[in-house]
Amino acid sequence: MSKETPGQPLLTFADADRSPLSIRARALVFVDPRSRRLREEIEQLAPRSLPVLVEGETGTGKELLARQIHRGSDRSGLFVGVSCSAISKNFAEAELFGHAAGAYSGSVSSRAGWFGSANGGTLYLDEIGDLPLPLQVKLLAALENREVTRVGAQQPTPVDVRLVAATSIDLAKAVSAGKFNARLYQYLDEGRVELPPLRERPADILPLAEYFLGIYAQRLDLPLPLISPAAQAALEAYPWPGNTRELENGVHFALLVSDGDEIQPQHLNLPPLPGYAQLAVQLRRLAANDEERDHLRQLFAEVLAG
Ligand SMILES: Nc1ncnc2c1ncn2[C@@H]1O[C@H](COP(=O)(O)OP(=O)(O)OP(=O)(O)O)[C@@H](O)[C@H]1O
Repeated sequence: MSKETPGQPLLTFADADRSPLSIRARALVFVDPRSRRLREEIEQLAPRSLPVLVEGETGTGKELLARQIHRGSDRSGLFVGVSCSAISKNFAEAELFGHAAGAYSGSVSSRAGWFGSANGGTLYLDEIGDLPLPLQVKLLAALENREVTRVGAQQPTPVDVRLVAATSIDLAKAVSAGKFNARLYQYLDEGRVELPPLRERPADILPLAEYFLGIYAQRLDLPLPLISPAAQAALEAYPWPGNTRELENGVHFALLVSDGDEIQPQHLNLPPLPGYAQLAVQLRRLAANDEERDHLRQLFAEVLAG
């Protein structure tokens, strides 16, 4: 028998800004031209009451962006973050929408659920594609009607929630495959932002590395080492499949194993790059924008086709 009980906290970042242990959301390092454009987009989107869909690979900083959107809005309620892939299967509806007292054996008091906790604020749903289809329908109804009916309750409760959702999969494809609700997709499509993978905004890599180094050195009370030119080159050449989170972990590790003076390539413990990957990195660097990248792609296709 499952030991799960409804409404247990899964992931809530309501207090994260105040937590001294959390380095999340202290700052957004956005230096690359693509990131700067994104920042402008966010500044325009944030104060509007539109829902937002943040698309990006794992570890790119989608949650941080969502927090930034909440900060830039005038919503006085909480930022509540929930990972849809972590929601309990047995109690998904109660987790999200809450339950009335006595709805389950042992539930003496009622609970607001994640949706209700974000009343007046922002609900951040990470990996929204993992939300079961029946709940997607209920979510849309709650957003559109501005009310939720808790599990076991007779009457709906009014709620005012702004939804910021994130996905690392192509939701349009999920809609075509019948795995994602088409109307919820349309609802989210109004405010869509794409967070590019770290390898596509190379000018962010070193500033982020320095930022993380500074934060971890301070947190661990260690001297702040320099990043040697060779280590800088290694950081810039690596394609970062795990994006900013992988970079953060890599820098943290390097700080711990370095002698405190200078980070060297071996401290970063990066896997050696195959030749084609090195070439790809160089080419990406050569192409300053999407247009040039497309041009290079075409040129290569022509050359390889003989
Ligand atoms: N631009 C940035 N500036 C500073 N820190 C960043 C930036 N982007 C990401 N980070 C940091 O990188 C880590 C990963 O970011 P985050 O958790 O927001 O990624 P995510 O895309 O939501 O990941 P997932 O897809 O796994 O949910 C966090 O510690 C975050 O604070």
